[in-house]
Amino acid sequence: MDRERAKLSELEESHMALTRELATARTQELTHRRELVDASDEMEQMRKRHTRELDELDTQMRRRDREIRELKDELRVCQDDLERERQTVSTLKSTIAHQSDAQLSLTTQVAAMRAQIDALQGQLSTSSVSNSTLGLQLDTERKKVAELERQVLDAETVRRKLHNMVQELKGNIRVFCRVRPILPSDLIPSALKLKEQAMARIAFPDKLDHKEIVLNSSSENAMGQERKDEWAFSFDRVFEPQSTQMEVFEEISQLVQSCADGYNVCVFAYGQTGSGKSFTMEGGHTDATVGMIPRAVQQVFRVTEDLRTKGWEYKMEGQFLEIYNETINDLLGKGELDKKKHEIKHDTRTGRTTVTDANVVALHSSAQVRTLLAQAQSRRSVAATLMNERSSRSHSVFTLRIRGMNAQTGETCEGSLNLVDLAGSERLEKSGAASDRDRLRETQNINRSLSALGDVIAALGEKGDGKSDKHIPYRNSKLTYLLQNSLSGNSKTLMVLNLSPLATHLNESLCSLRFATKVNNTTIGTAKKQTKPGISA
Ligand SMILES: Nc1ncnc2c1ncn2[C@@H]1O[C@H](COP(=O)(O)OP(=O)(O)OP(=O)(O)O)[C@@H](O)[C@H]1O
Repeated sequence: MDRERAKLSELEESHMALTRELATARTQELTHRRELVDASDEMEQMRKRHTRELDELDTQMRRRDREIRELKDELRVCQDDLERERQTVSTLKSTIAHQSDAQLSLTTQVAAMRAQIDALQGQLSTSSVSNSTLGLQLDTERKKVAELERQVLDAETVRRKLHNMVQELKGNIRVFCRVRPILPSDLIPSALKLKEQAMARIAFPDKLDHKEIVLNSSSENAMGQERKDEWAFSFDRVFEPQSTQMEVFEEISQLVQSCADGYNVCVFAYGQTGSGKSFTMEGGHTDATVGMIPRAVQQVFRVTEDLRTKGWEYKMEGQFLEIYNETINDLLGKGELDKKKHEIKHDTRTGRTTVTDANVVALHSSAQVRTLLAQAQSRRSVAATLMNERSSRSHSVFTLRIRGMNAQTGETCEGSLNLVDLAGSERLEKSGAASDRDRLRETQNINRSLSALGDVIAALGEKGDGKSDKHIPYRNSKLTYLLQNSLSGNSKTLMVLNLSPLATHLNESLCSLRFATKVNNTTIGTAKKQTKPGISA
């Protein structure tokens, strides 16, 4: 039992020990638990802190990433810049290389130029020595130029004299004969004639100088025998029907030059009605058909323009008159024709002719003259009646006065160009005028003035042949009185005889040819001509 007791006390002791140990363990456990709780709190706090730190780190990381990206971008830009700069540098390097080459060559050039300057300075000093010599030469050359200019002016004066001499040798009165072509209106059905029958037999044998015209006719006499007639005439120039206005003007243009040189020139168109006088003088509206008046005016303007370079200045004025039934009308005027009284006045001192109350128009261009001519033409056609084609029954006188001054030589000159379209020259019976008093008066006036013109020219011819006291009957007609100053002295006269090609006009043509021959055999002044008279076979 004791052992039991001992064992129990032992057990109790061990139990007590165990209880104590348990209590200690429990205390330890509590401590440990407390420590555990503390530790888990601490851990929780640490975890939170770590989480916060992680967030911060994450934010920092993202910022760093952005910064890195930005830095990378910057780096790229910098790299691009760098690349560009590198290229610029290489370009600059090559430019520098070129520049240094250029500099090198410039330096070489500068050196060469310096050498040239040195050489030039040497030459300059030599030149300055010869400069004064050249100055002297220049003075001599200038004197030569002045002398040559004076010679040109002298040559112009000589040319004028020679031109005038040539014109005088050709004769101061010249006669041209022009046969117009046959027209469709000449072959009207009522005439029932073929062209060959309608045409007069006219031949032009002188194919070289074109100076002859021969008319032929054949008829039966009372005995039934055939009679052949031939009439030959010779003039300064004969124009065949196919001749152009230009060909006719070529012959006249010399006289236009004379007018600019200060001479009085008269060109008459003579012939029966319808023979082509107006066509010759005024012409048509095309360049090819334009007549002598517009061509002459154009040439006067051209010649005066050319002479401007030789120191001449010209003033030109024009007048256009009509003489109808011995009454003067102003074709450039405004009032009704045949109403105003115009008087002819001659200034013996200046040799100028004026017509009272007649318009004298300053001329500036050939276009202006064309307008004036058209104006005159329309005035005449207004005055014409059905019974009376006025332009055929009146003389028209276009006068262009030209005054020239040469400031360099002090010379002056004054000339006139009269272009006269004469009234139809047909005789009384042909015009059918005998039964009509007005027509009769017209025809008598025309015939009187035309024969007065013939008489004046013949008298001038006689005077030229030595009869210095010969009276010239200028006053016998208005036409000759008006043209007095342009027909005498050193004037030049051209008569263009217009002929119809028609057989029915043969007698009229013969009359015209005889009148023209009378004029052609006349000489004025010193000029002499050789002409053959018309031969009646
Ligand atoms: N060389 C020519 N070439 C072509 N046609 C011409 C020529 N000559 C004259 N004619 C024509 O003949 C006709 C008569 O001519 P123009 O009127 O010139 O004659 P004229 O003699 O002036 O007559 P008038 O005395 O009636 O005025 C006109 O139709 C004209 O165009």
